[in-house]
Amino acid sequence: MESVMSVRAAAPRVSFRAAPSQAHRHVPKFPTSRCSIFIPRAPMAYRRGSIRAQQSESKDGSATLSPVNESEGNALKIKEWEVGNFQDEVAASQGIRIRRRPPTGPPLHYVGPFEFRIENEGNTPRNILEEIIWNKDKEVARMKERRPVYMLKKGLESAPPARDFVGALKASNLRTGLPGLIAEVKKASPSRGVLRETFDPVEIAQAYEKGGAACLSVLTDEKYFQGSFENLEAIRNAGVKCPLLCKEFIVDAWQIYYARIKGADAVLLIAAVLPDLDIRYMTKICKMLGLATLIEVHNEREMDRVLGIEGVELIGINNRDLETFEVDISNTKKLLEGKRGQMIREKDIIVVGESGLFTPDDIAYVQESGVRAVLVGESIVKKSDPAKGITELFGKDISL
Ligand SMILES: O=P(O)(O)OC[C@@H](O)[C@@H](O)c1c[nH]c2ccccc12
Repeated sequence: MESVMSVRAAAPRVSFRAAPSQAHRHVPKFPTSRCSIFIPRAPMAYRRGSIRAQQSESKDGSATLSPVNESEGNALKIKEWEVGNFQDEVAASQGIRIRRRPPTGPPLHYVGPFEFRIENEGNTPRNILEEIIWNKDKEVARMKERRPVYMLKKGLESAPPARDFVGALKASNLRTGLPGLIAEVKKASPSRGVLRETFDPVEIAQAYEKGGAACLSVLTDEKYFQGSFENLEAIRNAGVKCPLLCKEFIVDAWQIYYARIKGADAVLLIAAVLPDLDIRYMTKICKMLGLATLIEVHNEREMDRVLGIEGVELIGINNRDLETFEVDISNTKKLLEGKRGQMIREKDIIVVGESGLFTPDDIAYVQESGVRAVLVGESIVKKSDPAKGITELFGKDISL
């Protein structure tokens, strides 16, 4: 009940009146009476992924995945949806500030004989992460139209086999006594601009491998990071042996299938964007496809949410706040202190320290905090020889 009330309170304010004829449509100049409208929208996982995927899964008999109904908690979420809760409301109840798409359409709507004028803060993203997500949502909708999931599933058969991402990190950590390195193939970012002018993704990937990286991360977002799925595919096809993380803003299970057929061995799921149910569902899809999931958190709340999810193997602590771009490597330490660190050790979860690592001291600092892996882009991709960049970053040659 409470959730329904809050949804109504959060609904945009609209005014309505009889619409003028088509030829005379205009914005009313006089104040009009107002009422709240309530447009139920299903959570993303149901609307665009879970339920449909679940149905098609059973239709073609290729899998028996039924993630949505598996627990009471999930049933409750479905109930919330049935009584008209919004995706964003479910997310907000988990502390997620990112809205999956603009809350309203254009300010004027014509529905039958009525003209609706929506009065709220409108469709401006609140921060860069929200902007990226809104763009991604539209981009994925377009890509999905061209290649629906059943087509991607056919492509799975000819995809290169998935390799053991987590195993490679553990092995490297054991071999060197230092955190396993996920080296990032990153041309640019919204916060730092272009990092490397002449950018040959395959050459960089090969240099990283030579320099002792355990795994690679390949940015595939084009608009904000100048990455691409072609880069991922090219690196995989060039015979690089390091397992590959597809570094993408995943908002739809479709992207996971796409990453897999392009040669990914792991994908990133961002807890600041995805509610628990999406993370659970997407993790299951990944397991089914043989992919590892790196679940990224930035604060205590996100860490606690992720620690409450069964079967999590790999958690990334981002030292960069994706909403403000602030970088602080003490974030890794903060999130690994006390009970959280203890739980992580008990569950044998590998933690990856992400972003803002430049020196051997930085590596030592996050290692002492409890990470067994690090994800590094800027400091090594900027070097003319990225292999040497790795040696400088660790203060020793980790390829030996
Ligand atoms: O270049 P840096 O500061 O070493 O950071 C690498 C990586 O952690 C960063 O690119 C990253 C972490 N999480 C992300 C999510 C989306 C895009 C990028 C990222």
